[in-house]
Amino acid sequence: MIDGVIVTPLRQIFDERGKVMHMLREDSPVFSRFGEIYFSCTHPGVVKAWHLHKEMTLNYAVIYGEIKFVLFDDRPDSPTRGEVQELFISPENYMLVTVPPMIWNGFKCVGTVASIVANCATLPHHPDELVRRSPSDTSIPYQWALEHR
Ligand SMILES: Cc1cn([C@H]2C[C@H](O)[C@@H](COP(=O)(O)OP(=O)(O)O[C@H]3O[C@H](C)C(=O)[C@H](O)[C@H]3O)O2)c(=O)[nH]c1=O
Repeated sequence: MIDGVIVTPLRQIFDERGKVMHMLREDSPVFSRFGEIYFSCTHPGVVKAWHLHKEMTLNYAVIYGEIKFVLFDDRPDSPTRGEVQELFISPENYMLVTVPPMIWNGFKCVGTVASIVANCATLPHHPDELVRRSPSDTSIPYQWALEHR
């Protein structure tokens, strides 16, 4: 587990009408502040990577479909520098993933349906706060392609 990344199992409350999916409350230990909530919708097989937020903490929950969420720690002073972490997140494995700033991250929509990632971020989106690299950037030791074995 990359230092500072927090995984919080989330509750879903089912009844005969449907369900309620928890995400984030102000009394949660991982809540710091509210900036913006947005929903990133992704077609099956698409990779959205790499992103690094310089100041924003992410709070991800996948409310529909499934993603493979990948994190890479390149922070010079981190005890987990060089580590890659993979998480499979979906309503079937429902969790909140809190990612502090300065960690490379990205995700792939896996499975056969689109995915919806909700991000309850600590800051409003600002293009200058985000650094982008190509999914095939070789400075990050990770291959997105499906490996058949
Ligand atoms: C998030 C956002 C984006 N945009 C614009 C910027 C681009 O022209 C377009 C697509 O944005 P982006 O390429 O950043 O979308 P994703 O790759 O889905 O990534 C976004 O959703 C994932 C989950 C992240 O965590 C990213 O931080 C967030 O940027 O929407 C806005 O105008 N306002 C916004 O709040």
